[in-house]
Amino acid sequence: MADEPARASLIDGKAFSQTLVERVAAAAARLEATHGVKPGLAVVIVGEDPASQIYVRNKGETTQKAGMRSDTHRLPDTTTQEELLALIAALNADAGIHGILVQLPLPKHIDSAAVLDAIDPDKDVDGFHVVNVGRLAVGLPGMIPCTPLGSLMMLKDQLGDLSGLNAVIVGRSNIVGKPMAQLLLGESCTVTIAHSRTRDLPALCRTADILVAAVGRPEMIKGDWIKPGATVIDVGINRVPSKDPVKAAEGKTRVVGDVDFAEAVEVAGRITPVPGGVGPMTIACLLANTYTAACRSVGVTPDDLNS
Ligand SMILES: Nc1nc2c(c(=O)[nH]1)N[C@@H](CN(C=O)c1ccc(C(=O)N[C@@H](CCC(=O)O)C(=O)O)cc1)CN2
Repeated sequence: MADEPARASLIDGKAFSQTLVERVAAAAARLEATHGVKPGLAVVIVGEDPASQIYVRNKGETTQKAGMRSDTHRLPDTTTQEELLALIAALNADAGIHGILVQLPLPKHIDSAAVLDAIDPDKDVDGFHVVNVGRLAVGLPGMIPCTPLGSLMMLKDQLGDLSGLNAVIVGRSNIVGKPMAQLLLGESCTVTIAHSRTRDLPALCRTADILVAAVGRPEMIKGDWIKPGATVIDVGINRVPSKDPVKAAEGKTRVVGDVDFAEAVEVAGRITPVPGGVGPMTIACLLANTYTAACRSVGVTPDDLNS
């Protein structure tokens, strides 16, 4: 019988995130026992976006499971920017709250940048405040955005030392693409950020030992864009119609990544699935950042959560 071509091994973000949440829970319990500080996370959601409602509920439940304080502020989509800024000012001043997250996207009438920059940078567990962006760029300790942080944790777990590897990131968002590039530069990778105007994107992707797809286009990256044996991190979460035409006609959807998984799995060495890859790590890293913020608020060095 002819040998079957090797298929990529799956990077199990669900299992990885569960282990990380357990480590955060244990570290948070130690912090409370030794310093009397229970890490507290406030999540603010404005409006009724159905996906955001689910993510926010999961954040609250996971925070509570980890033995940490969880406050969720649900505001109507008629909330004004001034009202939202007033809530953030109150949370900045609340000593029992160490992490503040404003769920994105915000309604169109609110200036997201102004809201994110109103959060105390030391409580900015999303790492989106311009001060934390700057800290990451110059290599100072700060808050690192959760999705890139989770992606880097999985990469280091899989590959160990990343230095000298070619990394291509498809997508240049402030939330994923740019911070991911900074993190991989910090690991001494050779980093290229690709975007909609990049010439011959498939050829560029084929140079990547590490390919990070964060472009928000369903299954855009095909199998023949991938270097055999490469590690593929798929950050995309796209809803497309169900494969079953009857269910599709009823409006049923399924979630796919930015990578054509069926093709990529035949070429890559390792790959994150969607769902069950990067997504669950985003919430686990949020808890890790909240724990870190709580430690820093009392001048304690956080425990290493990688072991
Ligand atoms: N303030 C923020 N807003 C948003 C962020 C963020 O990091 N900070 N990221 C996304 C949404 N998000 C967390 O907020 C998030 C998205 C997806 C998942 C996840 O676990 N996805 C599952 C699939 C879920 C599904 O079926 O829909 C998976 O990939 O397995 C967690 C968190 C935008 N907003």
